[in-house]
Amino acid sequence: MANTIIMSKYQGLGNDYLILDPKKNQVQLQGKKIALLCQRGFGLGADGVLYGPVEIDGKLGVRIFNADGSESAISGNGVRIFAKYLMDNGYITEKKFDIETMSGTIHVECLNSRATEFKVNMGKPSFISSDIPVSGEVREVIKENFVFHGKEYKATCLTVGNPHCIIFTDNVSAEAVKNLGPYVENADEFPERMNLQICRQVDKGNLEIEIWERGSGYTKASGTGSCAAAAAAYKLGLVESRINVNQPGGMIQIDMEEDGTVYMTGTVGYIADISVAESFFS
Ligand SMILES: N[C@H](CCC[C@H](N)C(=O)O)C(=O)O
Repeated sequence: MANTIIMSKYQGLGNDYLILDPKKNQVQLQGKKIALLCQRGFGLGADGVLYGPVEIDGKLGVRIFNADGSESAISGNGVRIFAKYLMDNGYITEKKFDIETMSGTIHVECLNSRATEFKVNMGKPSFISSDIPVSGEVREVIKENFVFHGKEYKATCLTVGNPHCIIFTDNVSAEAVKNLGPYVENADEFPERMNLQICRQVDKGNLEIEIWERGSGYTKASGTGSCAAAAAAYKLGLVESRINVNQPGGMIQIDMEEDGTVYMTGTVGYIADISVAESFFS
């Protein structure tokens, strides 16, 4: 068979990523080829691509790409998946280690012997408009009025290394987020586009979300989306410091620390190694 490229496929609560490891394959990734790889019909089907291990600031890191080929500085499911990939492939033998991302250093801890559950320090969120970014004067974007697709919404926006818009509503459904998502993702107020979570508070320890991802659209789970929804609910005094974020693909546990640090705990799974046609990389 002609020279083929081996990629791995993993998922975090059904948010699935392909991994291209430059140490195993001498190929370069290009945006439009990433989009093709992520298509179900013409490609392999995935919510994104992880490219690594690569050096970031001289240390072991990963570059994260969405299904449309755009790059994201961080992905919560993506860093848990990559942590498992590193352990599965012998790059890492410790249980606690760091992964560099374009959003900074992520501290990861493997919680079980099969390396299928990880606790991740996702850093401190910021609600400041200029950090997220959201256009307009510098302010915290808390329950602010926005008009999306001609309708008024109250939204709380924040960054957890990538931008998130949280809309609290009782109508949390896949249909609702698919109808609203593209308008929020591409709204003029969001110069770097936006991830959307619509969110219902179930009780002081549980949220329910549906997700529309910047660059990937509807997904079954989002690690950064879970962090963002929990941090917004906590900021608004709706929940206690340990929050189970329930979403179509499963549950991600968030712990809010006194100093503002957000910890995310969730599972990941290995799906397959795949022999991929070289044409995807030429
Ligand atoms: N689409 C997101 C990145 C991946 C988010 C999600 N898959 C996660 O697990 O955090 C963005 O462009 O900011």
